[in-house]
Amino acid sequence: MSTNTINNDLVTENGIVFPSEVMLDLKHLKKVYPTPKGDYTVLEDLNLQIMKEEFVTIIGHSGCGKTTMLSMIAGLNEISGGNISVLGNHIKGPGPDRGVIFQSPSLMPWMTSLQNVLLGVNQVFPHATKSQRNDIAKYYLQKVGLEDAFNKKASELSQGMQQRVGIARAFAIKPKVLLLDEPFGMLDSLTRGELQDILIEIWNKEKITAVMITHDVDEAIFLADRVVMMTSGPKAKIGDILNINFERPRTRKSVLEHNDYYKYRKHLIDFLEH
Ligand SMILES: Nc1ncnc2c1ncn2[C@@H]1O[C@H](COP(=O)(O)OP(=O)(O)OP(=O)(O)O)[C@@H](O)[C@H]1O
Repeated sequence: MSTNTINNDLVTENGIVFPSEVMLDLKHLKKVYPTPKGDYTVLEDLNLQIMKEEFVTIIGHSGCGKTTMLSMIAGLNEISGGNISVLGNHIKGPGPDRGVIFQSPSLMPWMTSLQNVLLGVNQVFPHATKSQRNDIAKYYLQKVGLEDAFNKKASELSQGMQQRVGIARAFAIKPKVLLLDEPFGMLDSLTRGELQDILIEIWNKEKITAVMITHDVDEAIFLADRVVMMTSGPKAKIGDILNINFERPRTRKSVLEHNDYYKYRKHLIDFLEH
């Protein structure tokens, strides 16, 4: 599972090349929450670099601080120490360079799918014409398989369909980094599989950097170029990183039949059990 560096590019065992550019840089990151019993240090001296176009999944025990880290990257949670930069620029709050998909898509229930996606598009592309903005929103809704549901109210959509709108909404603002916090956690396994395929298909096409929290070891392996393991809190940091050297595009069958699959799985489960 070694990697080499050629001209500063990261080359995995299978010859997959990542551009040398660091998209996301977390340096000595620290988070302290004040609590009635005193300060609680969730993260301390957490260091992580994520390269442009990489898909990274994050696993770790419940409560270790995964959401805290992701929400800090999103600019939605104050940084207590250290810093986070996107393409070398320190983040100071939320911005259109980072799109977020939460476990629950929190759509405006009275608005249609199209109107929900347009909310973000209108903010990020204020100078585009109305028809251009509509085209962008419709393009991504089609990509997630909702071409027949543009005008359906969010409240009339199933949970899986609502999450499809959430995915379309996040991609439609054309972020540099996509942050996903257990986006499929509430879905049944069939819908989950369908949405993983949709996510990876759009990600493959758009080539954006993705960071996704999951509790599902198989999902973590199937989607990722690297699986990042966080230690248990308090004072959690990065405990280990596993390179997933499967070629892309991947199918579930090809991944399951790969010789390395059970080796990867064992590595992650051993980490979580110790
Ligand atoms: N606003 C807050 N104030 C105080 N403590 C908090 C706050 N938010 C989170 N915590 C605590 O920080 C720790 C990390 O929480 P966080 O939600 O980041 O963990 P997580 O790894 O994402 O958990 P899970 O896997 O269960 O979603 C937990 O102990 C949590 O109780």
